[in-house]
Amino acid sequence: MRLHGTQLVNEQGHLEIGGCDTVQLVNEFGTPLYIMDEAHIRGICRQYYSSFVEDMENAEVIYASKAFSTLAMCRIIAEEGLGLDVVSGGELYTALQANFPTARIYFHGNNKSREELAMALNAGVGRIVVDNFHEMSILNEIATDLNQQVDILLRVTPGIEAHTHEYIQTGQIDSKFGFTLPDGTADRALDLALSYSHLVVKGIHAHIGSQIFELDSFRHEVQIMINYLADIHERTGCLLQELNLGGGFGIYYASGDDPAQITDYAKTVQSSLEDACRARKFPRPKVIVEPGRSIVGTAGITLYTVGSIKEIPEVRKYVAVDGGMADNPRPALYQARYEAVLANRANEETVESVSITGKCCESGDMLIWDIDLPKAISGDILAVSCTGAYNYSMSSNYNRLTRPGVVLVKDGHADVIVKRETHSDLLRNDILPARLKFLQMASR
Ligand SMILES: Cc1ncc(COP(=O)(O)O)c(C=O)c1O
Ligand SMILES: N[C@@H](CCCC[NH3+])C(=O)O
Repeated sequence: MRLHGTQLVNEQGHLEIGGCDTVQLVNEFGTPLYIMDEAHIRGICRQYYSSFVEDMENAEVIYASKAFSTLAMCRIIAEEGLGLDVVSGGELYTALQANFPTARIYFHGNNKSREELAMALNAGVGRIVVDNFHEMSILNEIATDLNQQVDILLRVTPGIEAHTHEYIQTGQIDSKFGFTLPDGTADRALDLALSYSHLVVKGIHAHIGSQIFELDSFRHEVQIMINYLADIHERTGCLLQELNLGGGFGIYYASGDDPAQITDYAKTVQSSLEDACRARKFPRPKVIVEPGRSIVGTAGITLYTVGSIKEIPEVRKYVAVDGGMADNPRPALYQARYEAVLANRANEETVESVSITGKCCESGDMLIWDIDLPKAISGDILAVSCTGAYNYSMSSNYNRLTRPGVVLVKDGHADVIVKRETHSDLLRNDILPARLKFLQMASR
C-alpha cells in the first residue's frame, strides 16, 4: 500500500497516521473507524491556495463539501482560507453551524427546494449556482419576497465526455445537470436570468466529472467556457467575469493511478485561460475551482477488524471485515479500487492473494478484489487507504449497521469529530404506533 500524508510504519511494525499508532487507535475507538489526517488535509489546502490564489491573479478555491462534510472539516476549510461548495440544506446547515463565512459559500444542486433556497438567501450565501429553469423562477420569487438581489452563476453543460466512470461524468449532453450549451438552452437561460428583477448574473459554472486524470479535459473545458463567455459578450453586450470550472481532479487510489500534481493542474488552467482569452480578446475572468476528492481523498483511511475467513480451494479466499459497502459503497457503485495493509503487521511480507469482503448481506459487498497480504487471521486490523472522500459522506445504515466514528489525528493527538453510532441511534427516528405495540404485546 502506498503511504500518504503523515502515514508511516513505526518500530512495532504498525501503521501510524498523524503521529498515532493505528493499533492504539483501534484499542481506544474500536472498528470500523474512519481516520482523517489533519496535517495532510491542510497541506493539500495550502497547495491549492498557493497554486491558484497566490500564483494566479483573481482566483478562488472552494472545497466541495459533498466529499466529506462535518463541523470540524468546515472549520479547517475556513481556517485555510478556502470557500465551500454545498449542495443541500444539510450541507449548508453543517457549514452554518460551523460558522463558516457565508459569503464564501456556493450553493449547488439540480433540484434545490424552495425551503433550501430560502435558507440560503436568509443566510446570505455568496453565490447560488442556478441549474435549471424551475429553480431560476422560484429563486427570483423568493428573492423578490425577501427584497434581495441574488448573485448567481449559471451551470452549463458544455458537452465534454471526460475519461472517468460514466456514473461520475457530468459534462456530457445527456446529463441531469445544468443548461445544455451546444443546443442553445444555455443562451435561453441567460436571457431569462437577465430579465429577472432580483437575479444578478455574475458568471457561469461547469463541472465535467470526477476522478479525471487527463489535464486535456480541463484545457478543453476552459476553451469551451471562455468561448462561451466571449459569445455571450458579443451577443448580449454582457461581460461576465466569473468562471467556475468545478472540481474533478483525480487522485491516487491504487497502482496504475497516475494523477498530475496540483501545480500542474493550476498551470494547465492558467495557460489555457490565457490562450483562450487571447484568442477571443476576452478579459481574463476570475477563475474558481471546487475540488472535493483531491482535498480529502488521500487523507483518510478506514480501519477494520478481520473476522471470518473463507477459502474456496482453487477459487478464492474471502477475508471478511466488520464493515463493507455500508461505510464504503464506492467499489460496488463504481468498481473503485483500493489498497490495504494489515495495520498491526505492516512490515510483513505478503504471501497470498485474497479478496476483502464486508459483512452486508450482498455478494457485491466487496471492498477489494485480489490483494496481496500477509496471511491474515481473525483479529488482525486491516487499513484501507484513500477513503477520505465519498466514504463517510456516502455511508449508509444498510442491514442496520451503525456508521463508524471519525477520528481526526494530528501530531499524536486523536479527536473524535463524529461519534460512532450506537444501536439506539438506529432507532432514534423509529416510531411504534400504539396499534403495533398492542399487536406485539398480544403476540408474546
Ligand atoms: C458541481 C460539483 N463541483 C465539485 C465537485 C467535486 O468534484 P471532485 O470531488 O471530483 O473534485 C462535484 C462532484 O463531482 C460537483 O458535482
Ligand atoms: N461520489 C462519487 C463522485 C461524485 C461527485 C459528485 N458529483 C465518487 O465517489 O467517486
